[in-house]
Amino acid sequence: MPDDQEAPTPKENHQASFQGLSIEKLSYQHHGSEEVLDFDLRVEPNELVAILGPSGIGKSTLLSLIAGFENSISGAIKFEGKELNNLSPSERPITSLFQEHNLFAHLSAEENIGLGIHPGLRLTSQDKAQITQALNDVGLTGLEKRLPAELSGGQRQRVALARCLVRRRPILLLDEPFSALDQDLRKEMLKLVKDLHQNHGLLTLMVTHLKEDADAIADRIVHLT
Ligand SMILES: Nc1ncnc2c1ncn2[C@@H]1O[C@H](COP(=O)(O)OP(=O)(O)OP(=O)(O)O)[C@@H](O)[C@H]1O
Repeated sequence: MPDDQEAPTPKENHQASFQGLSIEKLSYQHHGSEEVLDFDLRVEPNELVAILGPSGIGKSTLLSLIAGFENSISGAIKFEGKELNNLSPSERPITSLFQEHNLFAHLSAEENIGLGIHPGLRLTSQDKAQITQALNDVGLTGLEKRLPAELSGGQRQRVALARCLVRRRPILLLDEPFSALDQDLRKEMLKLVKDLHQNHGLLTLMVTHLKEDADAIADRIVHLT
């Protein structure tokens, strides 16, 4: 067959080279449930997308599928054109922050952040410099030795965000991360997320049930229906 017959059309070529995150005809069924959830979504690199939708529509499920905590029945999840479906969560180019920050109570802020780099905390001087930088990025310089119990709720979420940053993954997933915080603190944390998203060039997906939070920082709002 002549070469020119094999050349992709401009549209196909654009799809093949899409550098963002694409969720293509993804179907999922919770174990023991009749309900099938279907997802289709494209997110540009460096885009901050908020996901809104009624309770139970599948917002958290979508993030779990992208992160690899759940597996779909069919469809594909791709980033920079490469399929992620068969990769384990730790192999995916993704870091996640949930409402429950999951900090270890017996470890200091800097140690909790260090876990994002090395689970056994065997850290090089370069790693330690990265932790210092992340503490600075989230506004916690000076509090590195504090245990989670010695930090406020907002500060604990800052530690969790810093742990996301040191993992140096290009995709940040946030599932209702600040819904336990009061309104002023939530606004402050949303601004921090927006700054980190911009300064680190992250592709960010944030699930929220609050339209005002989505309006505050999102480049685009996707309504799941
Ligand atoms: N472990 C599970 N087993 C069976 N069904 C589940 C399970 N977890 C969630 N579901 C169902 O899957 C659907 C999607 O749930 P999901 O938590 O993703 O919704 P959501 O949009 O994030 O809701 P909310 O805004 O209330 O957090 C719901 O119908 C829910 O009941």
